[in-house]
Formats: sequence, structure tokens, C-alpha cells
Amino acid sequence: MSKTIVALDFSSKEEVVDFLKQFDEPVYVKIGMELTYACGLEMVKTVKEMGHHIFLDLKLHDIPNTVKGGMKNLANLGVDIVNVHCAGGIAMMKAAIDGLNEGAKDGKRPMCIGVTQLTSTSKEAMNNELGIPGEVIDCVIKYAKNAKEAGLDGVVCSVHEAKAIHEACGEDFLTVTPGIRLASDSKDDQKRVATPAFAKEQGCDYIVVGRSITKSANPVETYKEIEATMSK
Ligand SMILES: O=c1ccn([C@@H]2O[C@H](COP(=O)(O)O)[C@@H](O)[C@H]2O)c(=O)[nH]1
Repeated sequence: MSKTIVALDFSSKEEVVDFLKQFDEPVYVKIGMELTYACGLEMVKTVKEMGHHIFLDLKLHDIPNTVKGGMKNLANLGVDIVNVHCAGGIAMMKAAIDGLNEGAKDGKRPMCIGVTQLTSTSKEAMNNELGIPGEVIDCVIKYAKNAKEAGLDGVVCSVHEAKAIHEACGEDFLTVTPGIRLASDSKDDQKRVATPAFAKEQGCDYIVVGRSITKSANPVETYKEIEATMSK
């Protein structure tokens, strides 16, 4: 399976279908808030019918009972990955897994991963706005260990933390890393960024790439170049 997950940050079905029609092979895609709030979970069905793999990035973060109920209803959509915010705590993450297990009709639940610190968060913002002292890496490792204790399958983190997470939580614990930029790209709103080549070097399991591919003059070519780097 592809190591590059393409973020479908579009607001209409037409844009998604036109974008995906350019590819002659199944792509691993990410459906997040923008698309879901515009088109509903119906988009999961549309994209699945086109043959693609899906990371449903809704980042659940609520009291355990609510997250459990939410996950129960996401369990049978046929997506490969769902996620929560690790900041919701261990009880909430355990509830997410319980909900998925309860909801999965065939006994096979999607993988569930936890967002550690958003890749758009800098050390300064984490310290001064979120009120979490210290280095980002320490918070990310703590959250990753919590996620593992809760039974999650991995985490979302930046490339810069992936190696330390594998050391702390094991090589089988998934690291899914957004904040990917080509050397010539602008960082936009992202803070903890890295190139696909550095992600490969750091042992990231998957990279998540949005604008570098979707806004490229030739999205398929850019995707193929990035995926070739990741699959070397
Ligand atoms: O920490 C996180 C968690 C999720 N994302 C998501 O990944 C893509 C990145 O898009 P780019 O255009 O490549 O910046 C986007 O859908 C985010 O919601 C993240 O960036 N960081």
C-alpha cells in the first residue's frame, strides 16, 4: 500500500472526483473536516467506490461516552484509519477503541490513531497558548505513550518526532506524519515541517500531503515523485 496519504481538502464532490480521476491507480487519501462538513460521510462511499483507501481524519475529542458513541457509528464505513486527539486522555482513547470494537460488525475495526501535537503548533504556542511547558518532543512522546497504553494503533506527529516515538513505543506503532513540504514550497500555516526524503530517513510509516500535491501544476507527477521517495 502507498506510504503517501493525499489530503482531500476540498469542499465539493466534483472537485474530489475530478482530482481523483487523474490517477490511474488506487491512492491512499485523507478525508477531513472540510470535505465531511461540506458533503457529509457520503463522500466516504463515493471515494471507496472509486477504489481508494481512506484515512478519515475527524479528530474526535470529547467526553469518553460521546467518543465511544461516535466511533461506534464510524466503525462500519469501511475506512482504514480513524483518529482522536490524544489530549482527550487515556479514558477517552480507550472509549474510542471500545466504540470501534462494539460497532465493527465483522469484528474487524479500522485502525485508530491519536493526534499528539498538531504540526501547526510551535513550541511557543504550546507553552504560552496551550499552557503546556517544556519541549514539543516531550509532550508528543508522553501523548504517544498514553495512546499506546489506551490500545491505539499509532499516532499523528511531525517527522521530527517519529524516530523517538518508534524507540519509545515500538516499531509496529504507526507514525503518520503531516507537515510535509517540498524544499521549494512555502510552509503556509504549518510549523513543524519536513521533506518526504527526511520523513523516509526518520522511518515515518506514512506521510500526509495536502497542498504540495493538490495545488501542484501536475498533481499526479508530484504524487509519484513523493511516493517513489517514500517507497525506496
Ligand atoms: O497535526 C496535524 C494533523 C493533521 N493535519 C492534516 O494534514 C493535512 C496537511 O495538509 P497540507 O496542505 O499538506 O499542510 C491537512 O488536511 C491537515 O488537516 C496536519 O496538517 N497536522
